[in-house]
Amino acid sequence: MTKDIVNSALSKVMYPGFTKDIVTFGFVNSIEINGNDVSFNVEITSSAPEVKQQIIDDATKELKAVGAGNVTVNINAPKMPEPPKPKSKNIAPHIKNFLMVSSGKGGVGKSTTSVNIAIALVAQGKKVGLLDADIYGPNIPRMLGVADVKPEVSGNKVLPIKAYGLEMISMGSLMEEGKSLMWRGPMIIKAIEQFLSDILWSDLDVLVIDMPPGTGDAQLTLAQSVPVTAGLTVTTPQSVSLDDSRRSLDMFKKLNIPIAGIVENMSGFIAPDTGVEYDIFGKGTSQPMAEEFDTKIIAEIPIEPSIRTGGDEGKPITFVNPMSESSKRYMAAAESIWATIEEVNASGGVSNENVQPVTAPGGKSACSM
Ligand SMILES: Nc1ncnc2c1ncn2[C@@H]1O[C@H](COP(=O)(O)OP(=O)(O)OP(=O)(O)O)[C@@H](O)[C@H]1O
Repeated sequence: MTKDIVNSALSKVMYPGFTKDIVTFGFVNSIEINGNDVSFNVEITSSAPEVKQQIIDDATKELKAVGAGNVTVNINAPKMPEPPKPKSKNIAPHIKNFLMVSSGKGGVGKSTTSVNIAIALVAQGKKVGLLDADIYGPNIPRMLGVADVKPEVSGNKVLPIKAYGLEMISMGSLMEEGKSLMWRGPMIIKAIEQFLSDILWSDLDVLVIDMPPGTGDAQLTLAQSVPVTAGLTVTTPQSVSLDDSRRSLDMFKKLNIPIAGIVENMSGFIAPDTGVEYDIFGKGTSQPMAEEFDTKIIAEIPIEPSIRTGGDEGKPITFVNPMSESSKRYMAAAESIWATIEEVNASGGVSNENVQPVTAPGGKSACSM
């Protein structure tokens, strides 16, 4: 075996896709011969693995045909370019923190909780916004007593409605009364984005977001649009509700949202005349679930007639009766949520880069979760 024989054999190896061979291209160097064994380098410009493999196969075949023993082909190819990494996204950067209030199913008191936690945060000196993103059942305007108020428009932006010291916007305030919309995926995505970018929110300390029940497009869109600082799950003590709440907590985990805790609503009943607390649906049944998700129950809110009437009449209990037992529990929950938010920020804040949509090979868009 000589270098001439090797060169002549390799002259028959065409560079894949071309009519010129790898020797003529000047790609072959460092030929070493040991008896009949041959090794050499091939410098190529393509990073495609199939080009590399074809050169190895063809070169080995041609060298074996002229009597070579072991053939070692070292291909030096440029590295495949890394697909661009998605970046963390925030379409409302002037809002400092986002609290996602979520529940596995409807009717557990998610909107009631959002309203009272938001007001409790105002009472604690925070600048608070309340976004009613529950597009299917927007009832926050009624709970805040502003069901008849239409928001002002400034240029192509909408000013939030002011109530009880907070800023609020709801699909209910934007649509004609009594009208409903049939929501499809792309409409939900657009609505959530517009709630964040087309509403003139002030530089809020926190935007409390009352989500539609369940885990769907609205939740994913919100998590992709802004870095959600913390998630709060509202549940009732019955086990059917707990099963759904587990999904809600699991969603926070999947979306990389730090969990601020669980509000167990309709947890016991406080008799208005005696103040005695009765257990009705079971109290504290969400404790094992809290442990499972490494979080805690931050409030057990009893069934209290004034919570419902407060909601119906637009007079939230935390505002009109701040000394009631339920109001105190909402206040304690708000403090606990704020402590979580501060903790999250102290440890570097939240990035939503891992939940951004990525373009998978073949051009199909997929979530990177
Ligand atoms: N702790 C409570 N005591 C008494 N009534 C309550 C309590 N929590 C909620 N309610 C009442 O229960 C009803 C449902 O509450 P709410 O609208 O907050 O639930 P939701 O989970 O947001 O429902 P949806 O997802 O369907 O909008 C309301 O009439 C509300 O006033």
